[in-house]
Amino acid sequence: MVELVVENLEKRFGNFTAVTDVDIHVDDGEFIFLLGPSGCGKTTTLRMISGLEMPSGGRVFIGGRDVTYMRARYRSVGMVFQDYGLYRHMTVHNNIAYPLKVRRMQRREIAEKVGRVAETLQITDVLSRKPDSLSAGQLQRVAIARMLVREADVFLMDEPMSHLDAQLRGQMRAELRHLQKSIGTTTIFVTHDQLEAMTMADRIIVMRAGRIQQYATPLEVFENPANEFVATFVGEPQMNVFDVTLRADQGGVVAEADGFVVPLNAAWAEANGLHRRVGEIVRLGIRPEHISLARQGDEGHGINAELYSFEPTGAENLYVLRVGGTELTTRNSTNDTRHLGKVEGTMLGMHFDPDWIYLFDPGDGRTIAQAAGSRFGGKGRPA
Ligand SMILES: Nc1ncnc2c1ncn2[C@@H]1O[C@H](COP(=O)(O)OP(=O)(O)OP(=O)(O)O)[C@@H](O)[C@H]1O
Repeated sequence: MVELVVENLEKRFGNFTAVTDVDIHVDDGEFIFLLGPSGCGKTTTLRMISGLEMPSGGRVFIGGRDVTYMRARYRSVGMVFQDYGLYRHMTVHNNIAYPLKVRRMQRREIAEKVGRVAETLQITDVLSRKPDSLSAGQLQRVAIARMLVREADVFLMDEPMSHLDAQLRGQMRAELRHLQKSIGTTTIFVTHDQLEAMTMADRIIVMRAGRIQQYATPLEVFENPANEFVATFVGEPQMNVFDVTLRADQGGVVAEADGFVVPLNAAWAEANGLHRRVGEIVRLGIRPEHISLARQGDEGHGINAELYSFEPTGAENLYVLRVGGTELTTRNSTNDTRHLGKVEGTMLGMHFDPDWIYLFDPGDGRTIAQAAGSRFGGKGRPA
């Protein structure tokens, strides 16, 4: 059993606090993603776990052992870096074998282990070549092979797919996830790519400005975001969020935006105490896939918007629309929108799915009301 526990971790560079209040508990065999924008402290956190960086405060435990101030080479940790860190003058075989040679392993045993990981990663045919002659995809596989060969307690991976093209990334996502699950080694993977985290992670740690915003499964992060930052960072295209004023209307509550009114589900408004917030300005969030489109004037699509740009992506169409001072993106199946105008300036009718409306605090961004349709504690009956 190799659990990884990080308690109250902090890193200051001079006056600047890069990481603070970071608590992480990774179960044995879990595949955890550290996700966040550039500069939010992902790499610094990973380096403190690996022992390459000493923390300014807090503790790191690997398999129950306090390793906070132990140097990297004494921790049982395998790493892959963004730039792979391969030795250019060595063959692929010797690059992979290097961590074993350092540990003075027998030559025969080394050859056997290198052969085995090379087979797993399908790089047997390039073992005698030097890194300069390999493709980006092959280089990445060599770096992963070198991490695997150590049979460490914990694997740490820092943006290992950033040099791959979109097609290879897609393929490697599935392969890496499969490999991690079959080997079963506790792994932390750093990325700023939300799709990578959503598709591969058991759980995701979303970071911003050195702090953890949420630590939960991909589905929970997606359906029950802790705040507006998480809500808009995860999901593509990102969630629409705009200011509304809550108003009383015929015994219920509606959200009044610039130039249009969004009806709210009565049971949901009640369960979230929205009647007590009447008159307040809050942030309303709705994902592009939860706004349906129709011809202007069609029943149930009472919010009129002007088409600003149309982006076909094959099976789905993205519409960017303007209503009042608000710009909204919708994502609809090509089939459902076949009959609609696609020329800029066309007027269309919109419907907001009342089960998938979120409200956020305009001050600190925290979620005031999760969507009624969420499987993770959205309050109020779905409409
Ligand atoms: N040695 C250092 N000295 C001073 N500041 C540093 C040092 N290392 C990192 N930082 C700062 O700490 C912050 C966090 O950096 P870090 O590399 O951890 O972010 P990141 O989330 O991994 O970003 P990226 O995705 O761009 O790699 C940044 O503002 C960075 O400039």
